[in-house]
Amino acid sequence: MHCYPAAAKIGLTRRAMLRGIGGAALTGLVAGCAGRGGASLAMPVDPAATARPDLVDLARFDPRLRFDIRYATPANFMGRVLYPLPRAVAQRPVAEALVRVQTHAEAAGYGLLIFDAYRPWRITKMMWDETPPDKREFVADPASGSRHNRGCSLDLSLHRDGAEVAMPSPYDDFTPAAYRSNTAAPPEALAASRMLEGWMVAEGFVPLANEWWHYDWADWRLYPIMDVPLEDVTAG
Ligand SMILES: C[C@@H](N)C(=O)N[C@H](C)C(=O)O
Ligand SMILES: [Zn+2]
Repeated sequence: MHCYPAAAKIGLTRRAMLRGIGGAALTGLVAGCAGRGGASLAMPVDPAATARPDLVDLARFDPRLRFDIRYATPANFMGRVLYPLPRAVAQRPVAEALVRVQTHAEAAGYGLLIFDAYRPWRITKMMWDETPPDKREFVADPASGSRHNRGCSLDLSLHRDGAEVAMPSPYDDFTPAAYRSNTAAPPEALAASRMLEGWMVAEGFVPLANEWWHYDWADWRLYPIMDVPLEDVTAG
């Protein structure tokens, strides 16, 4: 579903981003969009989120990072393209911390492989709507929003000389194999996951228990939930 009102694409989204009120300003647009398809749900606005969004383009921010933006391809759990371009953006402090993690990884002979960063709220809603109830522990509820919507979550793995490192499960494997408590995976995969976790935690990220690939920036509550389409994000 693409439901990006033309009038909102440039003016409102950019103005909203500059003012740091992406969530509140876009609520009506999202509600109208959702209303065309199925159940209408307005994007939540978090009054406690007072920080001004400052999204940066991760590829430009640190050219050492590698990307495999699965949601810009059909090779994802939804089975279709969700993003119109393979772009990863995140709040500046998140990106700064990620650079430090990349440096830790490099010192050990690895590099970071980014699967996803900022995710517009409407994509979270699509994921929730199309995920069976018994698998919804693996997707955020759009009623409260995802930390990805705040530009504060990262889905990532490791690579070694460009080759993806084996982890306890594939990315977005919605089974208990993805849990950090999974000890049945091969020892090398568990060690790789733990190694990444150690570097991420050291630089201010909080691991999600159910998904070895997902990390939240500790200060995610400061940033508003946003629904700016990826192609419209004004990033430094
Ligand atoms: C869908 C998966 N990659 C993910 O990011 N899940 C968390 C819980 C989220 O949707 O925020
Ligand atoms: Zn995630």
